[in-house]
Order: sequence, then C-alpha cells, then structure tokens
Amino acid sequence: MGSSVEQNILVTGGAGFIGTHTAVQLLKEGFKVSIIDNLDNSVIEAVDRVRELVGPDLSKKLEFTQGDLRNKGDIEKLFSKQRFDAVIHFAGLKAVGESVGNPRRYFDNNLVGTINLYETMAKHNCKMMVFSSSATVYGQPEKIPCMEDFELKAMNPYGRTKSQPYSLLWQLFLEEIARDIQAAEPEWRIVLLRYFNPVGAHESGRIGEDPKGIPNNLMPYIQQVAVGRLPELNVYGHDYPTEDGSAVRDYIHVMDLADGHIAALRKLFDDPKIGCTAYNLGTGRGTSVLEMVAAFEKASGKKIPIKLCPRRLGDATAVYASTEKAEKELGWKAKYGVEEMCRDQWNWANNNPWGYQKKL
Ligand SMILES: NC(=O)c1ccc[n+]([C@@H]2O[C@H](COP(=O)([O-])OP(=O)(O)OC[C@H]3O[C@@H](n4cnc5c(N)ncnc54)[C@H](O)[C@@H]3O)[C@@H](O)[C@H]2O)c1
Ligand SMILES: O=c1ccn([C@@H]2O[C@H](COP(=O)(O)OP(=O)(O)O[C@H]3O[C@H](CO)[C@H](O)[C@H](O)[C@H]3O)[C@@H](O)[C@H]2O)c(=O)[nH]1
Repeated sequence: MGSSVEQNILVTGGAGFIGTHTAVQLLKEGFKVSIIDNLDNSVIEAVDRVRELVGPDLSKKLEFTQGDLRNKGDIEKLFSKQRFDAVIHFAGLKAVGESVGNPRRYFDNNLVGTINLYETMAKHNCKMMVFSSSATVYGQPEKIPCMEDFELKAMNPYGRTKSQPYSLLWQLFLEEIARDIQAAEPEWRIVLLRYFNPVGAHESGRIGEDPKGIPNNLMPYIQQVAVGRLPELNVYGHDYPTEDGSAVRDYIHVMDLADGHIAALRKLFDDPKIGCTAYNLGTGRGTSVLEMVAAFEKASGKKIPIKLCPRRLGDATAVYASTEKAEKELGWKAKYGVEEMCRDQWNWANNNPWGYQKKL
C-alpha cells in the first residue's frame, strides 16, 4: 500500500472496547478516523481518552459523531459530508445473556444496522469493509486449532440447536450477508475478522474494557473481583477433558487485535482479489480458566477467590485459532502473551477500578 496519510476510515462502534484501541493505532499509523457510535455501551470519556493518548496533532484527524446505525439518516449524513476509503464495523450489541431474552433487539440493532451501513456505503461507492466476526462461528469445534475453512457447523439445524447458543446466530448471519453481497457485487472487498477472546488494555491504562452491569466475560469479571467490586469468580466447569478440568480459550491482547485491523485494511487496499475473506485473530495458544486466574494473580499480586460451578450452557471445551492464514496473507502475528494481557488488564483496572466512571 502507498502512504496511508490521507486515507479516511469510518469506524462504527469506535467508542467501545476494541474500537477505542483500534482508533489509537489507526491515528498513529496516519489514517484519518471518523467514529460513529450511539454510546449505547460506551461513554464519550473513552473517545476523549483516545484523543489524550494520541496527542493534540493526531487528534485533529479524529472526528466523533453520536449516531445510530439503525437510523439510516445518521449514516447518510456522514457519507454525504466526506469520502471514506473503508469502514471498520464494530458497532453491535454483544451481551449473550440479554440477546437470549430479547432477540428482536439484537436482530434490529445488529442486522438492520449493518444492512443500513452496506446500503449507504454502496450508494456512496465505498465498498471496502473490515467486519468484526467471532470465533463463535466455529461453535463447538470438533478439531482444534480452528481453521478458517472449517464448515461453520452452527449453520446446520443440528448444530444450531445442540451446540451453538441461539443468541450468537446473528454473528453467523452477518458473515453470510457479507459473503452474499460480495458474491453478487464482486467489486466489494470485505475482510471478516474472527476474534478469539479479546482481553487486556492499552499499556497506558487509560483505555480498556468497561462493561455495564455484571460482566459476562472472564477477564472483566476477574478484574472486578481484583478491585473488590465482586466477591469471587465463578469458574464455570471443572470437569472438562482438559489438563486442569477448566475450559480452554485463545486469549488475545486487544492491542494485537487493533493491529490486526490495520493489517486487514492494508490487505483491502492492496489486494483487488480479496473478495470476502475470513481471518482468525488469535494467538494460536490455548489457556485454561484456572491458568488465566493464576496469571492474573501473578500480575496483580491479588488473590482471586474462586467458586467451582457447573459448566455454562453452550460453552465449548477448548477453542483456539490456527494463525497461519493471517500470518501468511495479512503479515500479522500476535506479539503479546498471557503475561502482558494480565499486566495491562490489571494496570487498567488498578487505575480505573470503576471503569470510566469517576466515582462509585
Ligand atoms: N469483545 C469480544 O469479546 C468480541 C468477540 C468477538 C466479536 N466481537 C464483536 O466486536 C465488536 C466490538 O466489540 P467490543 O467488545 O468493542 O464491544 P463494545 O460494546 O465495547 O463496542 C461496540 C460499540 O458499538 C456501539 N453500538 C452498538 N450498537 C450501535 C448502533 N446501532 N449504532 C451505533 N453504535 C452502536 C456501542 O455503543 C459500543 O460503543 C462487536 O460487534 C462485537 O460483537 C467482540
Ligand atoms: O465468570 C466467568 C466468565 C467466564 N468463565 C469461563 O471463561 C471462559 C471464557 O468465557 P468468556 O465469556 O470470557 O468468553 P467465551 O469464550 O465464552 O465467549 C466470548 O468469545 C467468543 C469468541 O470466542 C464470542 O465472541 C463470545 O461472544 C464472547 O463472549 C469460558 O470457559 C467460561 O465458562 C468463567 O468461568 N467465569
């Protein structure tokens, strides 16, 4: 790719966890960044901290709009003002529990919002997209590591009911929509990034994950136990056929993930034949829940009390990525291990025990 200096990137959901970290890296790499976010699961303080991290000069290249992808007018307004070279699409709701109880809200937000985005992009002839997908599309993999060409088993009816939480199906639908659009209109270039388990925070401790309510995911939960917001960690499952009986995942540092988006953008700009292609973003290493707890205790010097509980419905035993395709085709490889993930997660937690809130 040539110089990225004037490339203008629309980042939907850019005020969120992965979006803020990606925005910092994009600005540092010389891209112009425009964020659209409805602040449903984020706060404006997070965007202010991105500005603080990149400094006053690069901040001039960052624009924020409070808007909602469900409202086509909000997207249209942005596209009618400026030309975007590509879109990184993070905006979406992701709380698994809530999506079971309220699937309409999830389909409306995640499917309608995404379709509105594609339509507006097409209208303005911006046909390059990096999309946030997830390792969840592999369901309960029969083999590990997960390779991008695995059959997405959850798409068959048996897989749907038996091994895939119903609530996560929208992620598969969105991948299918991307493939269909690109097949019908071959000028589209779409990269689907299948994130494994994003954790950690920017090394400054100024931005990080700040879930509303009680966290669903392991690391934010551990972090809240460490700062005294929650009394103990429930370890879901201690009878899995793994070394220590707890489930295994591929945790990936959010800064590595952010860099993966830049590698994906470069691929989009460079490769007219990319079509619609999926890449795993993981480290290729599996870590158990109990190993993660031990690593966090070491990094923080805090004891994390645990309670061994039954397995969580729909959870897979062990999931980790094959990283070969991303390494070969994107020239991207995760740099950080579990030690750095826990160090940076703790630094964020210790400096911001209540997240972006100023006080209790
Ligand atoms: N964090 C993970 O574990 C993980 C794993 C796999 C995939 N993903 C996907 O990656 C994306 C980003 O995840 P994240 O962890 O940063 O989540 P996040 O909730 O922190 O960020 C998403 C952002 O999108 C915004 N948003 C939601 N709906 C919107 C709408 N209709 N219009 C405008 N803005 C909207 C939210 O306010 C939030 O700031 C999501 O699509 C998520 O499903 C996340
Ligand atoms: O309080 C907790 C929370 C989690 N876990 C365990 O920790 C592991 C990781 O759980 P997370 O909820 O952090 O992550 P998942 O692998 O279940 O799923 C996450 O990563 C997936 C991609 O792999 C999808 O993106 C999904 O939406 C996202 O929640 C699982 O074995 C889970 O049972 C606990 O023991 N206690």
